[in-house]
Amino acid sequence: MKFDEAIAAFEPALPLAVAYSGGADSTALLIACAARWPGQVEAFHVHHGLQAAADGFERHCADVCERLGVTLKVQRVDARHAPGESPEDAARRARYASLATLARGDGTRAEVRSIGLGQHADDQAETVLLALSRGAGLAGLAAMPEVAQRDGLMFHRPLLGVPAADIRAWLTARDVPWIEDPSNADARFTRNRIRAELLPALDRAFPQFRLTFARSARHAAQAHGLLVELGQQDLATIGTPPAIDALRRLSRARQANVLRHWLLRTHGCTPSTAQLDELLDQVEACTTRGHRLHIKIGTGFAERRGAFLHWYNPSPPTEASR
Ligand SMILES: Nc1ncnc2c1ncn2[C@@H]1O[C@H](COP(=O)(O)OP(=O)(O)OP(=O)(O)O)[C@@H](O)[C@H]1O
Repeated sequence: MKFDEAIAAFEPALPLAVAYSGGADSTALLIACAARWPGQVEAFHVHHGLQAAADGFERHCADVCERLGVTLKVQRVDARHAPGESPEDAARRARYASLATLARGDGTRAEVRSIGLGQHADDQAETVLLALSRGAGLAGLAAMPEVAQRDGLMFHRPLLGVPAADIRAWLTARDVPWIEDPSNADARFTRNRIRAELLPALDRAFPQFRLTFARSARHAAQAHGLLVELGQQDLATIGTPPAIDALRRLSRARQANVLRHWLLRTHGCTPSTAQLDELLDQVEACTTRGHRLHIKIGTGFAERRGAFLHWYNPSPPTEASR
């Protein structure tokens, strides 16, 4: 899809804010949206205390917004990562929370109803490859949705079908500068190695890979939606906390699905594949009244209490330790 077609097809609820990092993609999105809906678009910039260069990024964004006649709102975040969380995940979590805060407004302006993010077709293909490299299940292979509701806001990725090179070409034809984030070249990050080494090879071997990977991601998203529905139905049948007898009547694959669903939705816990396998083995072996079950799952433990399976975290993280 071409950049102009993607913008023409974008129909967000207004007012809109573009999540503006200063990078090429969000710069192009901001310029195009501000031109399409004059006076109804603002820019939100999240200042990550993580990089020494962050002050410079903020100044750059302020200069460009002044030139474009767009209001810029900035929020500073201190995105320290929790134990077991990657710095990038922590930064992303803090970024979404801070975009939602900015969107709630200061009471003097209309609240923003939608947020536009700059991810494109190359980002989507990288996300699929990243998920594969980690052995992810359907939730990960589903990659990024085009539209998602979060914190009462609609988050849109209108450029998800546009190749990165087309966005650069569109932007280069205009006289607006952008920032090249130096961390994007850091080969310690798997995503950067995927971008630098795999995408050029894929371009040569399968020139259509952006389109086909995106299609696979949509299939995965649809299938994942079905697994979530099945998990909800099965959890309603076996109850919360799960009754072990009722759980054992399901097939092993459905047991795995409903346990994953229960742990995530009720406890915010994601078990590893090995932990879940072990739990399923234990549930299968749980045929006598006295069978003890107590194993580590995610940040806590699953254990048998009478007829039921429980999960508990002996020391839940406090806000201060996050
Ligand atoms: N500091 C930030 N402030 C506001 N929005 C951001 C920030 N960082 C990223 N975003 C939003 O999230 C999207 C994806 O982030 P990512 O880190 O992949 O992009 P980037 O390389 O920093 O910037 P761009 O995508 O604009 O080239 C960006 O396109 C932008 O919409």
